[in-house]
Amino acid sequence: MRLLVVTAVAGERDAAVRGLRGARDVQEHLLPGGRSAASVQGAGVVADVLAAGVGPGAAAAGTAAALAHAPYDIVICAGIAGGFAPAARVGSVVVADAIIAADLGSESPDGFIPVADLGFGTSRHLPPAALSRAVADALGAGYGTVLTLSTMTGTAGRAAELAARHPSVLAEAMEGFGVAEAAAAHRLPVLEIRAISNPVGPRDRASWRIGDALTALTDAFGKLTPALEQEAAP
Ligand SMILES: O=C(O)c1cccc(C(=O)CC[C@H]2O[C@@H](n3cnc4c(=O)[nH]cnc43)[C@H](O)[C@@H]2O)c1
Repeated sequence: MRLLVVTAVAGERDAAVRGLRGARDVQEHLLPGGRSAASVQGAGVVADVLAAGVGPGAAAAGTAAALAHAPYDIVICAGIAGGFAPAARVGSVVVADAIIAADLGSESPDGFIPVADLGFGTSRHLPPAALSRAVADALGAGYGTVLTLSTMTGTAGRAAELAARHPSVLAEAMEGFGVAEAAAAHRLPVLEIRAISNPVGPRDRASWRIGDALTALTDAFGKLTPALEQEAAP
């Protein structure tokens, strides 16, 4: 099984690699466009773990370049995220049952209009239900909607608006929808796994617990390949 894991920044990539490593070998290499990735190999799994940059555009471009370069079985967006209280606490892990571009559309006097309602494309990708649920269970993770936003939420009002529009929301981050668009173009399944570094709400960067979230991400990736192998077994 060959996995493509797409993170935003090197710290997230390295946290995922630490979890995947186990007894496996790790080699650094360059993917097309000069982006650096670590490749973890062993026990029937090859995982290329890429730091593609922050935001849905960089994530889509990095994912598409990697998918054009090698065959993969599954694409996984991973990293840290903001968590919606009380469902997703700092230090916990969530797995997406839906990946939604929450700011792709139009404002209107009556509220936000999703891009699909404007007649263009989609703002939602669905990971395979049985697989994403099994991975969430194996990781001891929350299971619900993960939003993708180009602008990080920074006020209580915006957090409340998003939660009202997406009742099953657990987390927001900035790359999942871009990764999912590229995966869909290659007809590949996508998962999103996020470790919560901060609550979604009034911006307070000093309170982010990035170290705790990266440790949780490493723990999650330590449990990931056994869960995928079990699901893939006949
Ligand atoms: O400074 C560091 O050491 C460091 C290490 C790992 C990651 C970072 C980031 O800043 C990653 C940015 C990344 O995080 C996601 N994120 C995290 N919290 C939120 C949020 O509340 N709303 C939206 N996105 C969030 C996002 O996907 C960014 O790409 C720093």
